[in-house]
Amino acid sequence: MVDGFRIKGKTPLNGVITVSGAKNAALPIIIATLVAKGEYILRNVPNLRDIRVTMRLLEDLGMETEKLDENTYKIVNNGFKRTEASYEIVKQMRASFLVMGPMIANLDEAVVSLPGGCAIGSRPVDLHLKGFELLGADITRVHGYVHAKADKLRGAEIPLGFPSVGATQNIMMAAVKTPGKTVISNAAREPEIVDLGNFLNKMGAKITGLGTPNIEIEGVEELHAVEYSIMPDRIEAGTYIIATLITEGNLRIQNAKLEDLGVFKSELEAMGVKFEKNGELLSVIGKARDLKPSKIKTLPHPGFPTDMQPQMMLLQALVNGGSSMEETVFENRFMHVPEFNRMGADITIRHGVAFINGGLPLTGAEVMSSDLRAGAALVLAGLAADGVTVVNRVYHIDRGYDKLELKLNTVGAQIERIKLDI
Ligand SMILES: CC(=O)N[C@H]1[C@@H](OP(=O)(O)OP(=O)(O)OC[C@H]2O[C@@H](n3ccc(=O)[nH]c3=O)[C@H](O)[C@@H]2O)O[C@H](CO)[C@@H](O)[C@@H]1O
Ligand SMILES: C=C(OP(=O)(O)O)C(=O)O
Repeated sequence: MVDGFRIKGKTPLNGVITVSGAKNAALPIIIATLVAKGEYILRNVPNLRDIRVTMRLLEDLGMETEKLDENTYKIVNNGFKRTEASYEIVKQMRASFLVMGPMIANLDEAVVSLPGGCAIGSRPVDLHLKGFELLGADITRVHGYVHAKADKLRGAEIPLGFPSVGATQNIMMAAVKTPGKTVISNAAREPEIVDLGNFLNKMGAKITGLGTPNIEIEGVEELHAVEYSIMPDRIEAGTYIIATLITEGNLRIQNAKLEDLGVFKSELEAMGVKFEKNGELLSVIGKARDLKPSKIKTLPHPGFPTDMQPQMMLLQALVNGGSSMEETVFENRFMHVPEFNRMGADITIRHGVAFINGGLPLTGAEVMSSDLRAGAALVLAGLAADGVTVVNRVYHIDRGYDKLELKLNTVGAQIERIKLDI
């Protein structure tokens, strides 16, 4: 049996909904506590399955972790007790592979399981490994594991063929203690990269160029433990923005940082949405049926975020007229499309582009969540649909949304967590 959601659609959403700390900043930052010994305090950590897996991974490597309150953790790094991150843990969460950077920064030899792919794509780690090799690590792959000999690292020029978020983070963590200067060109520019860089700089690292395609790292001998508060989750904020537009609701969103919403916000403005910020609260003004259709393409930051693609496509399905959505970051991130169509949408996929004949009413159905954001988009579809929707396999959603159903129920949704056959 697995958890599912039963959603009664078309209930009005009204009131204040609060955004938690960002999963995609919290995961690398928690892993970055492996870079230097000491006692860390991390605040605004979201309550997620991925965070619990990461804490188990750290403990397995010899760290002590303690949850001090709902969103605060203490992590004590007294040095690695193991030099191998096993498949048992890495298979549960791809971001686990980020331990390789801190491991080669501290250990002469490290072994980390290769992560698998997932529903959205094959997700290789060749760019991470190429970066480590350019830093001087000797990399071999044996029986599904990467073995790194890293006793003679030195700063290097590392051009990335694609601005991979994970490769940029992994290489940054490997390079902060590496003697000499490392320059990552064509680096990822996501706000979560900047948050990780700010954390490492607070620890004593010398990183410049964060948020630009050229990140420069001057290696330092010692770093120290710090207290840090994780940035708010821009994807969670974006998910609530779509929730209010498709339910014709009146949500006020707390802790949404407008500057992090970038192209997602400007695409919505082009469709006719208006934003108002009153102190800490963001109001979103617009109704799906009054908006204009759009043509969107996902790209690395500062382009349209792939992690908002399924939610945005749902909005496009509810806006009158023909829209399109091209996915260029992951090869297979359209698993939500047949599920939207089961609920009454009319979307066809041709050569990586989804063509959306928007404006058809949605009706509740039994649907399957295939990954985190597809799952969130199906919950939103359930809120906008007539009748009852049942979303199966919500463990994908629990990976990355902190109490999604409880937060939405507080503002008027009717979502019940139920047990379902897999
Ligand atoms: C925990 C976390 O922060 N996850 C985010 C991170 O994932 P992640 O760090 O895995 O994403 P990447 O930016 O690395 O991947 C983007 C694309 O590059 C490819 N690639 C990546 C590395 C590599 O060595 N070789 C290679 O070919 C991937 O297969 C994918 O097609 O950024 C993605 C892109 O914004 C987001 O969707 C994820 O939510
Ligand atoms: C794809 C995502 O995460 P991950 O990289 O952890 O799979 C996501 O957050 O949408």
